[in-house]
Amino acid sequence: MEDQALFEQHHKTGQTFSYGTAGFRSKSDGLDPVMFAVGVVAGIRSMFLEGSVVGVMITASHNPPEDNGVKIVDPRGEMMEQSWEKLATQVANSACESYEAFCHAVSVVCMSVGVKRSAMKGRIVVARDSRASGPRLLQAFLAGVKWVGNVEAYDYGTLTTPQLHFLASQSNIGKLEDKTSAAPLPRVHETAYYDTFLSAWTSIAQIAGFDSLPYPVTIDAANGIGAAKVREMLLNHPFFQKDVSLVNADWHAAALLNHQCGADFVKTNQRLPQGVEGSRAGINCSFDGDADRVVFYFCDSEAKFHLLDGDKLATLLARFFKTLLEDAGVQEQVSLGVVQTAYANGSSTAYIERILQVPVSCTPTGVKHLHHEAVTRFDIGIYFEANGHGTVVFSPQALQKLQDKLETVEVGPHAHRALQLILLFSKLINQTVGDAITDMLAILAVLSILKWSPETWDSEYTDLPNKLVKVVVPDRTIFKTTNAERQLTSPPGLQAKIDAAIARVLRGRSFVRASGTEDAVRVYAEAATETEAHLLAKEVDELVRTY
Ligand SMILES: CC(=O)N[C@H]1[C@@H](OP(=O)(O)O)O[C@H](CO)[C@@H](O)[C@@H]1O
Ligand SMILES: [Mg+2]
Repeated sequence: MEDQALFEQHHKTGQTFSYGTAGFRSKSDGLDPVMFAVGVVAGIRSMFLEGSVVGVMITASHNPPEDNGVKIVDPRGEMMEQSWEKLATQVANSACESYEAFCHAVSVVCMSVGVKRSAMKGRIVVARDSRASGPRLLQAFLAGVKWVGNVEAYDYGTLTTPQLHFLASQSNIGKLEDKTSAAPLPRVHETAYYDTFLSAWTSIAQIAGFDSLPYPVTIDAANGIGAAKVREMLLNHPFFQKDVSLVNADWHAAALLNHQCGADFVKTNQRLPQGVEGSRAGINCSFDGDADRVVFYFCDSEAKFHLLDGDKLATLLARFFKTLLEDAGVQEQVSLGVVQTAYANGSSTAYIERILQVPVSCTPTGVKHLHHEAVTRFDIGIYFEANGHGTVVFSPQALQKLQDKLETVEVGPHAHRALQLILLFSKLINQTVGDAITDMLAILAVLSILKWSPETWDSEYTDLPNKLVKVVVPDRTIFKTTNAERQLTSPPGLQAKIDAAIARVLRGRSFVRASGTEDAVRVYAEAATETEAHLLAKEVDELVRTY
């Protein structure tokens, strides 16, 4: 009965949920039972993994302040294995129904994965972003953890999403192989995050011979938790103190989160966020609300805004690593590739394939797809969504090869430096997930090493004019895609009409897919001129509406 009382405290009915692109997400009001259910599922997942530490992040990223959400992170810091998403969905929806339905769903899940709750132990680390609903939802989550029994949870308080991914993975070091379920939950301190990445930065600066940033950097932190963490990590650090300014840093003002600022605002509106002046010299960047995305931008001498989005980040890193691999003489042994989605600008894909001669792979939207492809296809896999969410992953085998070469083979100073730099960049980049802070540091290090201005970076290729629109339809589930979301298989006949519209404009490309995070269908169009891109978007938008 005590267990049921715990459940009832957080029970609400009336909504159904689905574990989507980024976990569960909705208006925060109805999320309490979902949080309770996630406490239970994360506990069972950890038991299933013989006590490895599982992470849980309470956030709704770039969404408005009244939203919230939650996602489960696996022991190596990656998104929860996809086959568990439907289990999480079942338990969450049963928790919105009744206690009986909930207990039944939990037993079914335990049975199907072979977990005996009374005989096993689980370990969880949890964190939340700066949203006002966070503390309440955390309580619902912790009640769920308590309900499972035998699960130890450590609450980090507020973190950025990538900090939680990183700290979860660090909690498992040495444990993934040696799972003694009697061991207590290791408490990796938040400072491990700062120390790891700052120490890589310092070593890179030493080897590359720079002792300050190339130019002033303004960070728009979207009034999110990233502001608090940048302040802690960088603003008192001698290297950054002088040249880094932080704006939209009011993370206590929950209502201002992502409001007229942040990575999503800048990418969608293609203009400066509130609080950033175009006239300021140097470079600017914007994080999203949980600091797992970053985009850069600057204004030229004619005050024209230039966006350096996820595609530009990927291309800069691809060019940089390609040169380092050649300098190190390992381009034959270590494969390099870029992973994008259909939203990547066509010019960026052409630049990577034709100019850089680096292979490109395209996956469906959602970081889990890109991450998986980057890890499985390449030794150094660079992946970014156009909106700025991405990272670089390095295979342990390739890193070992580089380390061996560095230690055992006589190489010239140029190759020696290149080997050292690749190894150090693998430590400067948070490989568990896209991370606004460490991606920003990696980009600033590359710009310093190349001695590139923002203009030089931007001039590598010119984006094709493009347009992204959201179409609200009665039922988005009828829109089914194939070929990494680039073509529709349903509703029948629509793709042929889209193809005909594309054929009417120069360098046209357009596709339609149902959003995984919003109740809408997205239409993307690009073409040789702005007029044609807008025309194509409008035509396809109208086609979607008629279906
Ligand atoms: C076009 C676009 O930007 N889509 C975003 C958005 O997904 P949708 O499935 O398109 O709603 O949110 C995802 C989660 O944050 C992010 O991974 C993705 O890139
Ligand atoms: Mg985010």
